[in-house]
Amino acid sequence: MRVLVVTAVPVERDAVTRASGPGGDVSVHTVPGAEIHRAGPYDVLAGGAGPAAAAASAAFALASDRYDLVISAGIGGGFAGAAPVGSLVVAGRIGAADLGAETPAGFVPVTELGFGRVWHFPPRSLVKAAVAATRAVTGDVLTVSTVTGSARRAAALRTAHPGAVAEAMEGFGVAEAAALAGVPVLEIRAVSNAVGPRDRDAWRIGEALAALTEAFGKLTPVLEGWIHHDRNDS
Ligand SMILES: O=C(O)c1cccc(C(=O)CC[C@H]2O[C@@H](n3cnc4c(=O)[nH]cnc43)[C@H](O)[C@@H]2O)c1
Repeated sequence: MRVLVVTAVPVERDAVTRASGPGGDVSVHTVPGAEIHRAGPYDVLAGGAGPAAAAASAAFALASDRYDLVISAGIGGGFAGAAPVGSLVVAGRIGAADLGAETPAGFVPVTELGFGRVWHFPPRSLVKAAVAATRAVTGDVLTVSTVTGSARRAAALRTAHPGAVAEAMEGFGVAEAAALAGVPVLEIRAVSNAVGPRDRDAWRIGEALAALTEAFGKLTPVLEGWIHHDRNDS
């Protein structure tokens, strides 16, 4: 099995490759547009922050090799009451939070304007297996271009997307590239901060990165099983 994991930054990439264990070999391969760190079944790429960088780097990597699955992974913000700091989230749906138009009647997603898409759907059987293995929270994970920094914006996002449990900045971009390549997608976020008023001192990035490493360690056999036995059940 080969799994492409796309993170935003190198510390997230290294948190994933560490899942192979302290003695686990990591080899570095350069392909056009991407530096890939290979550890066990994972080809991990720090593709940059935001949906555009994530989509571009994922597309380059997907064009360079054959993959069974693509995962957007990293830290993220959790919505109050749904995903506390320190928890892990597996996306049931991956959504573009603000891809649409502002109208006198409020925000209208591009799909209601007659084009594009705003949701990607990871395979349900894979989400179920990943949640069971990691004891993660599941729900909608929103992709935003601006980290939410106020209670008002957090409430507006929750109103527009009642199923949202977390936000991050890359999932939708990775999912667009995966869809074009015809490869299933998953998004996994370790919650480093609450979505809401900006309080940088309260971010728990180290703990979230440790949770990401632990999660990938638990996921390896689950992904193997899904790819080899269950992928046609979703
Ligand atoms: O404000 C800062 O000082 C600061 C320092 C380090 C990183 C940041 C980020 O904004 C990182 C964004 C990065 O991490 C993901 N992420 C984490 N929490 C959130 C969030 O609440 N909302 C959106 N994205 C988040 C995201 O995927 C980026 O890759 C800030």
